[in-house]
Amino acid sequence: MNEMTKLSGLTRATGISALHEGYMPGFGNDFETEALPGALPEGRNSPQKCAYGLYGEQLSGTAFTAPSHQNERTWCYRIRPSVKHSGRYEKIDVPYWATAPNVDPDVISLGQYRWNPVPHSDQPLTWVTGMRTMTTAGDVYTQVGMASHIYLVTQSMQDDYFYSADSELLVVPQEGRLRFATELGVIDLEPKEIAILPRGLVYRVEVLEGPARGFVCENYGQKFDLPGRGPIGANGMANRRDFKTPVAAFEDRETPSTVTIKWQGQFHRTRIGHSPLDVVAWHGNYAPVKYDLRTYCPIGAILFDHPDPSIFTVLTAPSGVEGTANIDFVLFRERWMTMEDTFRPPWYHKNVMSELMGNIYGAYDAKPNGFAPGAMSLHNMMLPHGPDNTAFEKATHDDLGPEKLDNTMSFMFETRFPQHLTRFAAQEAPLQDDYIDCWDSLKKHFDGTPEGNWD
Ligand SMILES: O=C(O)Cc1cc(O)ccc1O
Ligand SMILES: [Fe+2]
Repeated sequence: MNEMTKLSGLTRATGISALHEGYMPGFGNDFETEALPGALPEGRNSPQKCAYGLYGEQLSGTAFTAPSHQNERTWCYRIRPSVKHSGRYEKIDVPYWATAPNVDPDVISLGQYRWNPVPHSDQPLTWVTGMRTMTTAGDVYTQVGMASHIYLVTQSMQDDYFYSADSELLVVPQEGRLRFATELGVIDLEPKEIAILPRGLVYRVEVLEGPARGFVCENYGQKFDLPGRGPIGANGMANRRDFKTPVAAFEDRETPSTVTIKWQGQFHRTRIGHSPLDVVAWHGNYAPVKYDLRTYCPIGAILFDHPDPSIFTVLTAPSGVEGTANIDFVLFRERWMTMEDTFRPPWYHKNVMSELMGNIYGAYDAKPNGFAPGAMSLHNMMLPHGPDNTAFEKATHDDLGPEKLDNTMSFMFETRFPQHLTRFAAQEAPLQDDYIDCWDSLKKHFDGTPEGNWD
């Protein structure tokens, strides 16, 4: 039997298991959860009258006719149908949250770029006003591509709610702690964890510990999924049981409130008289989820050579072209390096995909200097990059015993689409003008002899 608890105004069921308090384990599972006993209809979706006088409502995350292994939807049993949480919309400006296509003729996106951590300002900023778009790619109108953002949040949303009709959001905190009070339950999030907020899900973001800064990948396309493991088999990388979806939680609160909707790159606000977080029970497989990056089990080379970074894919959002992702979310975390006679850091390369990286903590092996926690870099489509001079020197002269890469957690949003810098990224954010100088001192070692000149 569930117990009831009150958490930031939300009533939720607890006691499912001490191990997963407040959350249910699994990725893409068909979950069922109720904050009041008997609120969920059994064996059917639409009884003539729902228990407790609730309304039944379906939230569709894929087309009704999507193949069954991809089909996602959730049935909600709520105090009011969502249409009562909506009304006449007024357009509002959210100037720092940009959406593709967003090609600024005054901005040059072709290049290798790196930014220091974007500093907090004195201004109180919420999840919506504190979102700073760095790059956009693809096209929201045709539901392809993505945007990368930095969030700087110091203020909780009060009687104020948000949802994105354009996208699902992958949230990667770097500093501070946030609470996502959503229609389907509560997710608390801190650095070393990530969360996925599905398209269309209404939520409010509270600051548990501020200031909060982190990275967001806004996915306009098909949803993030776990990559196939191929010959790796049934285990390793991200394991399904380590993903956690919140149990049902609801508010029965009548108070003047606002709901902001991101729709086709524009923001609209409506005023309502109650909290829209009124889902008492739900079942389905379209739901928010969080994941602890420390449970990611990296698999790599154990004799020689540096594998492609796809070996570290946590989540992949398909593009429709097999093997070519709209977005891969890739994690470079602590691991052992044991490869013999190998240049161990990332090789020098040009990539048809574009690579947006961020540092969560520690140092990244290819860039021991200048890429601090909170920093971001962009190596755009077909633009050459690789280890800086310090990393090259170390890697070519080190004794190659087993070495633990410790205190390191960086990630990459890799997309098949070129990324365009926003005006904010090009002109306001702390761009490192001298970034490309990090390759300046790479020497010529060729002297015509097979040994080369390593002096
Ligand atoms: O450029 C980078 O640092 C990211 C990266 C890491 C790696 O191990 C291999 C290829 C790659 O693009
Ligand atoms: Fe790269």
